[in-house]
Amino acid sequence: MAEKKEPQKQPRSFEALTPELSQWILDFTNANGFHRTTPVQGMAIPLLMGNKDLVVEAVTGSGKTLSFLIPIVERLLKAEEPNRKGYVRSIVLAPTKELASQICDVLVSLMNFHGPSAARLNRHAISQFGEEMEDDWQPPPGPYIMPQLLTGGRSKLHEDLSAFSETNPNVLIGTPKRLLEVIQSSRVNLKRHWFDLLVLDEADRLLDANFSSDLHHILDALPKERRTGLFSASVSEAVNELVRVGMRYPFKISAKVRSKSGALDKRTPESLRLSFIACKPSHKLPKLKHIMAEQKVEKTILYVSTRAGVDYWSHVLPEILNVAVFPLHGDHKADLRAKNLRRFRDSVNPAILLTTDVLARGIDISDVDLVVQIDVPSQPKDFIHRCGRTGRAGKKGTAITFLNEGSEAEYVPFLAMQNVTVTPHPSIPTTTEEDARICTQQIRSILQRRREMHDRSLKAFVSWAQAYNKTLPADIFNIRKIDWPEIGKSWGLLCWPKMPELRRHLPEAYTDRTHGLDVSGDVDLKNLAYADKEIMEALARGDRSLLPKKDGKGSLADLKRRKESAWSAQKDAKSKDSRRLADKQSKMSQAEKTEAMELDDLVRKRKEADGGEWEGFDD
Ligand SMILES: Nc1ncnc2c1ncn2[C@@H]1O[C@H](COP(=O)(O)OP(=O)(O)OP(=O)(O)O)[C@@H](O)[C@H]1O
Repeated sequence: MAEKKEPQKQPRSFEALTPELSQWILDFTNANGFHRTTPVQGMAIPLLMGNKDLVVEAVTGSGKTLSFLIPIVERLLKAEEPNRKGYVRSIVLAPTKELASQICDVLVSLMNFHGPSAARLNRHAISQFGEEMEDDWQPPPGPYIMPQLLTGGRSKLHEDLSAFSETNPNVLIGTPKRLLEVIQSSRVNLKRHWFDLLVLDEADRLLDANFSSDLHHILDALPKERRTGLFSASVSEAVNELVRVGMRYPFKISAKVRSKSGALDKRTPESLRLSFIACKPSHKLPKLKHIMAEQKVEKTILYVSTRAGVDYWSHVLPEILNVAVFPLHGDHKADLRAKNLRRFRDSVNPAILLTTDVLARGIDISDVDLVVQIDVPSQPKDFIHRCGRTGRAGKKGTAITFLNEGSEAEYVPFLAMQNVTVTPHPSIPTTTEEDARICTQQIRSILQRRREMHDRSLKAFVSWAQAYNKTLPADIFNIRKIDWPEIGKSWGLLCWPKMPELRRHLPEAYTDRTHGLDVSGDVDLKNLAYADKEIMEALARGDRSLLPKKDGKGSLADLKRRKESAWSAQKDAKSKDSRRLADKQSKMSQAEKTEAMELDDLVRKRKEADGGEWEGFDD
């Protein structure tokens, strides 16, 4: 009898991976049109499934997320008792809320192809929408994956802890701080033999000083016997830190791209064109406007250096560039961040996401066709991450970096030394001095409508100058070589702010607040009114206390916060209590704090069960 031939498997297909993937995963990849594995997936999935620790460096948009999610779920579903109550099997850490939430979304979409997990996830989703559920619902038998997303700001710690107890997650995905708070609870078990895999996405970012304390505590809480995977497009810089995460002999995968010389050294995908435009500062926006119109750009991510810059330009750019602008930065509340990101993703008209390095990494929006850097990132390695928000998964994309003509052009050879090739933009639009003057005038007319805008311009300008001076390589971005009047005009300033950098580098600005700005004589700053009536009334009484200060207390944001919270006597009393509590909590250890939160949660639940009238004990 002739031997029955196995159907030939396409090389580089998900079907051809060893060990073989479960059929439901293949259904997922097929349904998404992923006919071949990306190079990083082809290497990382088998290794991670085969018990290896991995350090993976692969260009942006090359499918790293599935390279760790597929092994996580395959390993877990085949484990002994994957759903023991309270036992966490895998953790994925990401540096930002947006990235953690995106990873969780990818995991949920993957698990929708796995019957027992999909049934539970759907039921959980329905219960969250508060819809009625049948009483006799029985979950389908068999092991399942239940993820929990843990990021600060979305929900309170006690809510996350309740959700942990209710949903019995076995995979946690989160940002370090909130994740640490949750795993310190006695409800969470991270025991040896049960805990399986830790993944640090954007590992080099997680290993830098900002996260060091939380990461250290998380690693301490995890058993040493586990698998660990580090993933990033720039992880090689963090190799010295590996011992810190308990990896001694990890496999290193580097999925780079061949450059023109034939060497495998390119750190950006082939589909991504990196270009720069060095021009006078006041010509940047007119040039950008031309490019966006000419190339019929639909979705742009635009990076500036500071949060105050995002606040300022988000009011100016819609009128200058005629597109919707969605601002997002680290001072925004979690729900506003999520809302603006969603509005940008869903936008069917041309739109700009205006942001800082908080969104430099990991975010995957497939139809972003342009990335623009008006200011360069403070961390050189974030350059490739920012650019990599476009040109993903083989789609074409362009990233343009604007530099001020002069010494800043040295940034290009500086990047080349790190194997990042940036070439002059192929079709730089010609813009005249008149175009630049009209643009400045347009910005100024926006500032003259409300004094708040003028205040914002000064605050943002000061923060920009400080970031320029303190966070960029000084031999390239040299504050002494700045053409201040040109920069001032490019910002549409109506006058100079008072700041030490100007005192040193443009002393005339201290005696003449409009020196070199060419502000027309009919600008009357003294009588420029605030749109906020309360401020105007206070000023009329001679009370200047409501005037926004440059930073912190009294700043525009602070002013808004204060106005939102009208202090009644009752609130005042409550706030005293909460201050006392906060004081007390600040003296507690993290574990004590978590226990206290759990107790609060218990008390709250009892109160709810008793119709909110329950008198418990005071803490
Ligand atoms: N095998 C595949 N074939 C085609 N597209 C894929 C494949 N795997 C993943 N993708 C798609 O590629 C895009 C980028 O994937 P992902 O976000 O995982 O990239 P990344 O390497 O993590 O990028 P970054 O370094 O920017 O975080 C996603 O939209 C994903 O759906």
